[in-house]
Amino acid sequence: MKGARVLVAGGAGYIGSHVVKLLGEAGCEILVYDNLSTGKEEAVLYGHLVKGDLGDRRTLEKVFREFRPQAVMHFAASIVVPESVKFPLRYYRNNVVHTLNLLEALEVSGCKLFLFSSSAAVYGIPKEIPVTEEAPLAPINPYGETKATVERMLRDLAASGCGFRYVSLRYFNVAGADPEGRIGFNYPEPTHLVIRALKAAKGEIPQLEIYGTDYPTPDGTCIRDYIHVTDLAEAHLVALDYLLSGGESEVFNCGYGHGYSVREVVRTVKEVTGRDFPVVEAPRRPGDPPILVADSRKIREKLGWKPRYDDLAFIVKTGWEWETRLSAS
Ligand SMILES: O=c1ccn([C@@H]2O[C@H](COP(=O)(O)OP(=O)(O)O[C@H]3O[C@H](CO)[C@H](O)[C@H](O)[C@H]3O)[C@@H](O)[C@H]2O)c(=O)[nH]1
Repeated sequence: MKGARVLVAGGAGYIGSHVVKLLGEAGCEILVYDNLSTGKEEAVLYGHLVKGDLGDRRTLEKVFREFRPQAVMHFAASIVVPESVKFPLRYYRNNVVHTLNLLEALEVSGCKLFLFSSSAAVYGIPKEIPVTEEAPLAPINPYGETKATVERMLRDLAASGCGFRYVSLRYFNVAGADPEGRIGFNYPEPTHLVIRALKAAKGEIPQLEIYGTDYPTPDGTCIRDYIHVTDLAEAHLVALDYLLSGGESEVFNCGYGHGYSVREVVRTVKEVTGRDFPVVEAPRRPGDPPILVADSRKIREKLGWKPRYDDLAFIVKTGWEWETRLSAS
């Protein structure tokens, strides 16, 4: 992998920047293409950053011509489920149309390898938990629909005989921050549970709402499979290695294989931070499936992925360290 030329769309964002860090440490040549709408320039620890939008096809094609990537990783997307319910067209434009632009630029350039950030949201409400990659694509919100649509585009492009190969990684609930403390998350208005709970612990928001306490789960709150962002980043490196060594197109779940309820996450955040904060029971949020837990045997067996931080308390601890650093800087 050393010396591989990788174009990273959305590499200044939360997950992209953690992948860029590992790619840089592995000796890859990196070009980050990011419009900095949510990403941060200072999060790009390696490579060269080009500020650009995936809607700007001219700049995109120029970047491909000049950098000549061997592989493209695509992290640039809108990711908030309730927002996608409210503004579906925005999600189709940003997540589908912009991915189409990126794939067309890739095609013109002759680059054949693509890593896609997909989501557990493509499964909707799975019939079986843990969910395997064989489960049907049946999203229940526009965000999941956009990810499923791109997966179908990728499947069709790979089947067209043009030599294109891809890996689609279906992320479960990504949380935590770089254990070395160099990068983390930085959302002006975070919506994700772990970050909001940390903000509540810090006193930056007055309380944490639990969205729905009447789900068919043991404590009535939704269950998710929380994965540390560095383990997820490592999954991208093994997937890149796989594609560079000639691997066929594949789809992999990225989660640990066990879930925690919203109440369990809240309890862990209180324990790890040593701070109490008000928690309020609120109505269900639109678009939330009750339980999402990965069957992650495929990525472990086929790509040899070995997660290192499968521990909710550690995930929360790294997030808390980052959060407290953010306010100190
Ligand atoms: O303040 C909050 C925030 C969230 N939740 C609940 O916590 C659970 C997790 O919600 P998040 O917003 O943290 O994450 P999501 O499960 O909605 O979605 C995330 O995980 C998905 C796959 O599981 C996708 O990858 C998606 O990009 C990513 O946003 C949900 O039941 C949600 O209702 C609360 O109760 N209070």
